[in-house]
Amino acid sequence: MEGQISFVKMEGAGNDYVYVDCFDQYVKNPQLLARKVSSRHFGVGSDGLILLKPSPRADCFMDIYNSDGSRGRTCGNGLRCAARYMWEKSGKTKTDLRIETLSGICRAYVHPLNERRCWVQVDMGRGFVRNVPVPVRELGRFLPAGIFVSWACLCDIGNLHCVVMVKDWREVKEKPVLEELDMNRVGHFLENYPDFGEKVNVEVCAKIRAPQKEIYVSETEVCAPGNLAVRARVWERGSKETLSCGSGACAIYLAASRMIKADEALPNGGESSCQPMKQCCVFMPGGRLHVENIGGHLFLGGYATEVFTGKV
Ligand SMILES: N[C@@H](CCC[C@H](N)C(=O)O)C(=O)O
Repeated sequence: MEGQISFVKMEGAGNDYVYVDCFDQYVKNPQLLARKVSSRHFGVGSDGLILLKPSPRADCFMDIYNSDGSRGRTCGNGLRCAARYMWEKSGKTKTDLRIETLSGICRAYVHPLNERRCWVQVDMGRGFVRNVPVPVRELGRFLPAGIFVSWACLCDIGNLHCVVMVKDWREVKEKPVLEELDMNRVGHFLENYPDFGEKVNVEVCAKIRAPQKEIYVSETEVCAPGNLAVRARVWERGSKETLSCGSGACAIYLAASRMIKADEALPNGGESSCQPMKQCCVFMPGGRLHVENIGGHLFLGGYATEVFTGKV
């Protein structure tokens, strides 16, 4: 269909995309190619397609298509992998990059750790919480007995996310609250909820005990006591359930810092301070993501890895 197009498949916390360098290649029909390459059985297998194009204002323009062919406005994990790709393309010299998306220009910082591993941090901007009610009562119909919604809200991180914090009222320790969820039903319902005005991404999360001591997120990042640690499952607009979502992790941080009182996130009920939490460690099925608030901006960190290259 498209002739021979070279691609590289990359993943960030298991959120995998097929990347096409469009500095010297042209993709005529990205919607169709996205559907074709994303197929897990008949294609390369991915959560979508990302085209890296020249930009007059930045090191590149990242154009993202979900696995159903719909276009996304931004993508946290995609930005991190795009930064890693552009760093390699620069002969591993440029570690501080500017990447343009439909939601604006983001700064990304590549920290090479060894031959294979890179930790990449991207400034996802401020984000904001939208004042639109989430249909919590109706959502309850899709939750297993005994699990209820603590709070839910809609966040804009350059793309829209509905973040739902759930709790098990039986308070049974180590109970797999999230594994019991029918993400298909919850995801479909919230993604297409008409009052949101457009399709949204969905994160369902559950708090894990606040870290008593530092959690080592990576060789370079820790989640310090007094901050939030959550587990989350993700349903992406246009791609169904994925193993992680970077903008989703930022949405969780933003929603949680609005909805949870600072001392609740602290160990032992929080005796030591009323500081707003600065970081959040999000454990998703594909890996860990780290969100840090630096001067009001959400910095998303995580590994970015090349999986393989090929031609389609
Ligand atoms: N996986 C992404 C988000 C991808 C786009 C999203 N599905 C949308 O259409 O808004 C991330 O890591 O942020």
